[in-house]
Amino acid sequence: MASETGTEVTDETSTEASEQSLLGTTEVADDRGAGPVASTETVIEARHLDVFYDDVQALQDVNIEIPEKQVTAMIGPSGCGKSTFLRSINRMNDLVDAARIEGELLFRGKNVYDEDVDPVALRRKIGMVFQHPNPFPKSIFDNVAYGLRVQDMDVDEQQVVEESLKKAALWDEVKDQLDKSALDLSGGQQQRLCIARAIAVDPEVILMDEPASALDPIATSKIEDLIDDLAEDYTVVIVTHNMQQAARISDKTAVFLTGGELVEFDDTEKIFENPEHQRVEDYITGKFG
Ligand SMILES: Nc1ncnc2c1ncn2[C@@H]1O[C@H](COP(=O)(O)OP(=O)(O)OP(=O)(O)O)[C@@H](O)[C@H]1O
Repeated sequence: MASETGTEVTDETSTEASEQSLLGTTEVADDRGAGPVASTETVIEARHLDVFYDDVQALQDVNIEIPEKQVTAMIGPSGCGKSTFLRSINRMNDLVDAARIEGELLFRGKNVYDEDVDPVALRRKIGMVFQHPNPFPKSIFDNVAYGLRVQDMDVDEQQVVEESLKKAALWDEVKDQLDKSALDLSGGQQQRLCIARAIAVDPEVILMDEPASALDPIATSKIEDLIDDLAEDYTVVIVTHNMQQAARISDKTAVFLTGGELVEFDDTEKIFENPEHQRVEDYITGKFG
């Protein structure tokens, strides 16, 4: 618990608010823009997490503590369980019949798999951005306002839409065409719109599954800059195949290897410059994977 900066009151308040909102009972105060607080507070923690798809084990005994308001990258070869881990955090695996979870996945100390957790409320606090931009066939404005309406949030729509588009670095490009179809935007703009849509409902965590892999280099670079900015306000967890990208944008890196094992988790610089495990070094240096 951070104490030197006197942030413990804020942290406790937000912990309590998160738990209440996970239960779907209490609206959380709109504390958007509460100010940057550099923190090493753990937001998400996996304890002995196993995930199976029928008989196939996709994750094995994963233990990790993901810090607040930093970018944590998940890297590793294809099929090692990165996306499975990401989807475990906000219970997207609930939508897969074959998926089964053992162990614990805590969000601010509360196991998200407890029976009293409402997955819809959870996904409001832990938003997700996918590999391929998936705007709804609606206007730009309605895309960003969508979650506010579905969740019946008592906020000033105009203000939240503008703020979210600004945070997603898209406002200047679309402010004069908010009624235009989102489908007419470029791929990179669509992805930033999806980020704005995720931001609008005031999450604490944004999960990103290869958010730039379908984009050209210029659009990718804009998303990377944006991710860096987002970490001032949100905890970002990103799956990427691109090791250079992980090295560029993340503070922490988790390396999963075949069999769904989390082999090493540390500061990104340490992982890329001096990893503890030979298997990680071999992967980073391209000897396999
Ligand atoms: N819906 C599913 N049903 C059955 N098996 C699945 C399902 N999703 C993933 N798997 C299996 O779980 C393992 C982990 O997959 P996952 O997609 O999490 O890996 P990944 O590291 O994200 O891979 P990639 O980098 O290729 O996206 C793989 O063996 C995969 O085949």
